[in-house]
Amino acid sequence: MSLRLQGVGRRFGNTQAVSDVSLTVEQGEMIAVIGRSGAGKSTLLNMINRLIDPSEGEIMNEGRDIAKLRGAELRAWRRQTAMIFQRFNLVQRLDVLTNAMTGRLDFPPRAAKLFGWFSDSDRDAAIDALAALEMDAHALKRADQLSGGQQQRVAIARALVQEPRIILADEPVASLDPLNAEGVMSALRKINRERNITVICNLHSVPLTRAWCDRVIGLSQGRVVFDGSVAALDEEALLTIYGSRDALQEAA
Ligand SMILES: Nc1ncnc2c1ncn2[C@@H]1O[C@H](COP(=O)(O)OP(=O)(O)OP(=O)(O)O)[C@@H](O)[C@H]1O
Repeated sequence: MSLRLQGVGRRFGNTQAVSDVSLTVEQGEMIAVIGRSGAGKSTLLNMINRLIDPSEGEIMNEGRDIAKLRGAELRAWRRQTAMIFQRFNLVQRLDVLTNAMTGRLDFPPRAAKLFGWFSDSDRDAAIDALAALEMDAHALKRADQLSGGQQQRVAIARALVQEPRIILADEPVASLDPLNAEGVMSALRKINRERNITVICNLHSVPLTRAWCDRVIGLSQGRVVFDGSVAALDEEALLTIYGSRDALQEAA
């Protein structure tokens, strides 16, 4: 499933958060989106999932403009483009298995799920996803008993049970210590490779970008100022993206 962004922009009042972004993403890519705070990284990811609508431009998927999707088609798109957030967004008082199964809320029969009734296949899918993230042994623990790294792996399992084609991860390791950050990036890389799921990941760290991603999109003031392989991400490219050595230092 390829994605093609053409002239995509988003304004908030007088702020042009994202400006004239054109790029193509092929199925199975592992991409880091980097740039200073406020560069437009979250806005870009949120537009792909349709949490935010573009002010201009097109986001095309297999010949369809995703800005025009409504109702069931929009729900299907959101299911296929799972999001992962910095703060994990688990329901703390629920157990790990139930948290993972909530990735299934939009699968039929939907009405039953409003009462918390999940099917055996939902449960199986959640257990398989937790096993893939090495979290199945914790299935019956409450989310609030887990470390941050473990919670993020449950959030990835919840994303996986949606059976997504794309995972959009908005600073997934920004709240984690270095060891847990490596663990979460490694988990994302594994599902990218083994399941051919596209991963687009906003990152604040250049070393993690280099270690785990293939392609880098550098944003500055809402514009794409770099789009290339991690191998091409040299000092000059980094200065273009971050604007100054001080800003670059924070991401080093
Ligand atoms: N809902 C909103 N209302 C008003 N302005 C917004 C909104 N969302 C984002 N912005 C502005 O758009 C710009 C881009 O924000 P965005 O959150 O996309 O950047 P970012 O690169 O993800 O930043 P960070 O790394 O700090 O998360 C910023 O100037 C921000 O203040």
